[in-house]
Order: sequence, then C-alpha cells, then structure tokens
Amino acid sequence: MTSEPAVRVRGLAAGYGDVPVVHGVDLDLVPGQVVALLGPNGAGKTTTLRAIVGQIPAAAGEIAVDGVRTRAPMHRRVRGIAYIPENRAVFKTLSCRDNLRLGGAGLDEALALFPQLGNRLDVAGGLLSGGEQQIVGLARALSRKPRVIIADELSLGLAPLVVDTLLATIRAAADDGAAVLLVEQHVRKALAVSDFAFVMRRGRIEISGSSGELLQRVDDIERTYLSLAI
Ligand SMILES: Nc1ncnc2c1ncn2[C@@H]1O[C@H](COP(=O)(O)OP(=O)(O)OP(=O)(O)O)[C@@H](O)[C@H]1O
Repeated sequence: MTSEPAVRVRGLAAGYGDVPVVHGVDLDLVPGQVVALLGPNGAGKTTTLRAIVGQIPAAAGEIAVDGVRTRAPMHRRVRGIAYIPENRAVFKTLSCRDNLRLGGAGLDEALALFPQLGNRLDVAGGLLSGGEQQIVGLARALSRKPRVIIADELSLGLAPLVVDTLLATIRAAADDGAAVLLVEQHVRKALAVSDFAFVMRRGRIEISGSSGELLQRVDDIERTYLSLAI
C-alpha cells in the first residue's frame, strides 16, 4: 500500500484529569484499510478513539491529519472524519427519515447502503430496534462519504447477522477508499474484515500485526490478552 496515512498517531497519551489511561500509542490510518483495535474492557480503546478525534486532549504525542499536526478540537479536526461513538446517537422522537437526514446526510445514499430502512422511515427513532438504531447511526455517518471512519463497538448487543451487515458495510467503505479504525468486541469478525490489528491492554498496544497473522494465533491472543478484564 503506497497511500500516505490520512491519520498518523505517534506516542499518544491521554486520560481523564490527572488519571493517565493510554500511553505510547502509535498507529496509522491509511486510505483503503481497516485497522481493528482490540482489547479487554477498560483497556483504553474508547479513550484512544476519543483522543484521536479530539474529544479529549492528548496529554502527550502527536496526531497528524493529512500530514498536518493538529491539536484542534473535534469540531475542527473532524472535517471528513466520521466518529461513531459507542452509544447509539439516534434521536428518539424524530422519525427514522429525519434521523437519516440530520447533519446534511443524503436519504438516498443512506437507503442505497441499507435498503432495509426503506419500510421503517416513518418509525420514531426510539421505536427502532437496537440493530436498526445502530444502522441509522452508521448510515448517517457513511452517507456523507467520510474519508476517515472511527467506529466504537458498532456491534454491542446486536444479533450476529446485523453485526455481519455493519462490518461488511465498513469493509466496503474502506474498499471505496476510506481509512477506518474499528474498535470491536467480536475478535474473529474484526480480524476477518480488517487489514491490520492492534491488541491493547492496560492502556498500551501489546500486539500489532496483519489481521491474517493475528487470526492464525487468535486462540492464544484471546486466552492471554482478551479474557481478563483490564
Ligand atoms: N470519563 C471518564 N472519566 C474517568 N475515567 C474514565 C472515563 N472514561 C473511561 N475511564 C477509565 O479509563 C479506562 C479505560 O476506559 P476505556 O473506555 O477507554 O476502555 P475500553 O478499552 O474502551 O473499554 P470498554 O470496552 O469497557 O469500553 C477505564 O479504567 C475507565 O474506567
């Protein structure tokens, strides 16, 4: 892959107040690639994403977007970056249609991605199933054709088929040229759709490699790194 990283992270440290949570994180997000960030609960994955998008400040290290170092807050840094946080950002009293239109996203593009929303457009966001709410959030983010997609546990609590749909859509967005960073609890599914993966524990990256390599040692990785909390 010859593309320059869309996002380059070096030596990133971040935390909350005086409490350091992540340390020394290096990663590149390259157009066309999905990078999976794996790790047990509390490892620091969400904190890493929040620091990359500028929702919390970096305590140390560098973040460069398109080769330009930035410390800008999220609303400036995220031009062309879709951040899909863990909690489903669906407005409960707005219809599915209005939820999809929010923020300038195109309804047609959203329905092209997820035709199954077509007969749910008049349903209030709060009455959609968890899977549908997550699909609405992802459709809204992807229909703006972001260059960088940063997604946190898209599949939390969803049925396996919905998880497969969401991950396939993420893969397709990368194949169309997006640079993707994905935090995912389904380790095998994440390794199957990603190109490169990092395993984080106690705030540090402990393993990195191609997803194919990591898939070959997934039993060992799950036993050693993913089965224990923190
Ligand atoms: N807003 C916050 N204020 C203080 N500490 C926090 C906050 N959010 C997270 N933490 C702490 O930071 C550590 C890392 O949490 P983080 O959410 O980044 O982990 P994670 O790997 O994403 O785990 P999970 O899979 O449970 O979301 C945990 O010890 C957590 O308690």
